[in-house]
Amino acid sequence: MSTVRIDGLNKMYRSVPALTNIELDMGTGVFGLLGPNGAGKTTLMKILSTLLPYEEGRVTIYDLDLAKEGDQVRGLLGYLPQHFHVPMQFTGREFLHYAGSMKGLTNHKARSGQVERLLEEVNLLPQADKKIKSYSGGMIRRLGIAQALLGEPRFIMLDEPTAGLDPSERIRFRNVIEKLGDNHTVILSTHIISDIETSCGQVAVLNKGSLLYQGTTQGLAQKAADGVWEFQVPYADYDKVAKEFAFISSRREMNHAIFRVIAKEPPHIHAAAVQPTIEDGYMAVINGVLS
Ligand SMILES: Nc1ncnc2c1ncn2[C@@H]1O[C@H](COP(=O)(O)OP(=O)(O)OP(=O)(O)O)[C@@H](O)[C@H]1O
Repeated sequence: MSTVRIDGLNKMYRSVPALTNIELDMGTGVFGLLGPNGAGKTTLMKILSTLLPYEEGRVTIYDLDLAKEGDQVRGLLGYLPQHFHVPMQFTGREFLHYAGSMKGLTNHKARSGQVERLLEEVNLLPQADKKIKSYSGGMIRRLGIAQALLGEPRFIMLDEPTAGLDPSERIRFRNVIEKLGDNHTVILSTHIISDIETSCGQVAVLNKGSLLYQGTTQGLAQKAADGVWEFQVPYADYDKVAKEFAFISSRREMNHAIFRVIAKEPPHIHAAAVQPTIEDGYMAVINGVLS
């Protein structure tokens, strides 16, 4: 069932288009938003969070019209911005009480119930009374998720939530996000393909303000089907070959370098076709090499 629908959305910054004719349809679950820098991901999230006006298009969130019913829409939203600033002198628990009051949770008992439940959900109960300035980057992000979930929103947007996290923090964070997808609509914007791979059922790819793909992660991988090749050359030739081919990755094995290339035809006499990954599909869609 569709929970968030976007039809013909256009956004300009002065005369520069930032989003062009976006059509998107989301349901419950974690929805990945992928795209390089400047693709328009933050702009889209800011529009959906009612922070930014748009020129054209229709957006409905749980049957509410974003343009006409912004106040009600705000009651359904939880947002973790890309740059999440917290008062470092607060403890985690104090901050969540403060953020809850700002969201209109004025009844102390009801707010406390939510704060304690969320601290547990994001695994911060043991550190709840420590000052935020002693938290790691991962803990601050998890606190950010907790604040986004105050007020029991149904639609949650997380803008680059795993940027700068170490691998173990990233795994912890993903577990929290995956659980959320069971009964919320979650948009997760990222450059990190492995976040999408593990957490998202559906994905959209934006580039230069245009939507290039919407569908499953497997479908995205298939966008590079029959177009991913690997070949090996002596390691001594690495620099020469690297200059010649627009490769998507390379690795060293003993005295050889193995190059991975997306192309319609075999790019090298020793090239062998390999199974596409989500990253290959993403690169094929962004660079348009196979279309
Ligand atoms: N306030 C603004 N005024 C003018 N142009 C802007 C403004 N905010 C963003 N842009 C431009 O709009 C385009 C989309 O930017 P946006 O921040 O939405 O991309 P993004 O996909 O979130 O990128 P990143 O991954 O780097 O955060 C970019 O070309 C950007 O330079």
